[in-house]
Amino acid sequence: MTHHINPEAEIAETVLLPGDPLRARWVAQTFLQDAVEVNAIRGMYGYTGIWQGRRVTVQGTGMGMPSLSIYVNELIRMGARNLIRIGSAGGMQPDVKVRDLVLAMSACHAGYPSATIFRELCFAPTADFGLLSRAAAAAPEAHVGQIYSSDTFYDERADLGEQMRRHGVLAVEMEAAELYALAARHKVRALAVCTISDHLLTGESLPPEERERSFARMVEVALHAAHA
Ligand SMILES: O=P(O)(O)O[C@H]1O[C@H](CO)[C@@H](O)[C@H]1O
Ligand SMILES: O=c1cc[nH]c(=O)[nH]1
Repeated sequence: MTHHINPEAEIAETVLLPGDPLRARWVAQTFLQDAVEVNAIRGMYGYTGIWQGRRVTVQGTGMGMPSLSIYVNELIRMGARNLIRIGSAGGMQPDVKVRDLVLAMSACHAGYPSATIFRELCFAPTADFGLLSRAAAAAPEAHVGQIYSSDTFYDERADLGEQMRRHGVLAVEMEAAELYALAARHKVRALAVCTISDHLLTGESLPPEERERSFARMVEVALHAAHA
């Protein structure tokens, strides 16, 4: 039984996961043929359609790891096997610029839902190597490395940000670490592909009219990574 995704929904093996349900709708309208709305519970839209002859689902996850955990648990029960987050992120290094693409090889965190299982173990949430290497081949311009999955958008720990910068963390978002831990636990594949929408050092932000164009590249990369 799934409580947050329509149990009748046909879920493809490959699922794209934006935080924003309206981005799920835009992806379905822009990239998928014959897309059918498979979920609207709580306004968290999901669609299944065809991309280059292959079935693909795109499902919103909401913001933050507790919300993503609900949708990813249910999607895996319903047959999802390649789960690729397509999210916005904040740049944390001077050379990671607004509009850049980041492929998250790993995701550190200061607490996430899976911590209740791991207890004292500092599990290292890591992307699927096959998805990551195919995404890197499809996007040679992308930065590849570690990101930070935060539970706090309005973070007040400047010292923590400074330590992460020193250690090369590329960007901050709010979902990847839990996605990777769930994928490991359920023996499925996961990757987070992010577009830098804001910059923590410069305060720069992607203008709203440019968001769709910039996000299109990350969707193409995610689709190629799943199907190459
Ligand atoms: O653009 P999405 O995928 O929602 O991702 C980022 O944007 C939200 C915060 O504004 C968080 O969900 C964060 O991870
Ligand atoms: O700064 C940002 C931008 C996008 N998403 C985040 O979580 N933080």
